[in-house]
Amino acid sequence: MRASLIQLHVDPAEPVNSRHERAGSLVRERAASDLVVLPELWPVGAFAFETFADQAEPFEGPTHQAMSQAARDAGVWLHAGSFVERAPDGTLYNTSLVFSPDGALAASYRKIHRFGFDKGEAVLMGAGDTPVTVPLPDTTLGLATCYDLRFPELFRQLVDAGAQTLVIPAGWPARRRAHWSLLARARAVENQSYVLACGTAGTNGGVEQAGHSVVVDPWGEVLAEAGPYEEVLTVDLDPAKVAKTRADFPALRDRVLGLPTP
Ligand SMILES: O=C(O)CCC(=O)C(=O)O
Repeated sequence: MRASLIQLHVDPAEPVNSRHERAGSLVRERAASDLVVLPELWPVGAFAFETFADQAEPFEGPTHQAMSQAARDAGVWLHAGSFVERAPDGTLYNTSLVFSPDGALAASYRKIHRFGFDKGEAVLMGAGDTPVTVPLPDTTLGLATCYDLRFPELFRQLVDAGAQTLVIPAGWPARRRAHWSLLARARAVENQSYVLACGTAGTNGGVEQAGHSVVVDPWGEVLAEAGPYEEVLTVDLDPAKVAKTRADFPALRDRVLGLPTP
């Protein structure tokens, strides 16, 4: 199974429709891949908080339409990263979309852990409340977004629901790049799963982005890692490696659940 991560350069000066066209072209260029992944909030900029309300889209808005078309044109499974969704009740969400190769929506996921403590996304957006897995022909995806990476219990729930490949679009800041790289590997090792962690390049909202998108295998080996600039990583994954790792080193089987509180 061939996966491509598109580490897009997100520049607030670039009009959103140009970003849609550019991202769509990059997806179309990856027609030889089975799965293509885009980062978090690339149509807006993960830290461009002041634009969230203006740039919010209905669920089936321009990002949904452009990415459905791109998935269909390329004939790939497309994790289209996330956009700012305005729900019918007016609440904003950080919403990811996954399309099948015929352009149909396969799944959507509203980011559960909002970043910013008492600022930014944490106050501007509503929280999702539903973990999401997506069965593909060769693997099952578990969806998470950026700050979610810090919460291992979410990933355990995804694994319990059958996830084998954890897909994490992000707009992770350069200042905490070491955490990004460490946590991506940790989630792969502890969950014996592939991790596809796709960030952005550039600076938005005054926050320099880490880039350094990474693909990690179920044994924790880094298969590919991007630099800080726009870049596409393409990696061949062996879906059977997840079951093999879990069988050869069955740590997940040894979990002890329901211990009493100390
Ligand atoms: O956890 C972090 O350090 C970064 C998280 C973040 O930037 C986000 O979720 O948008």
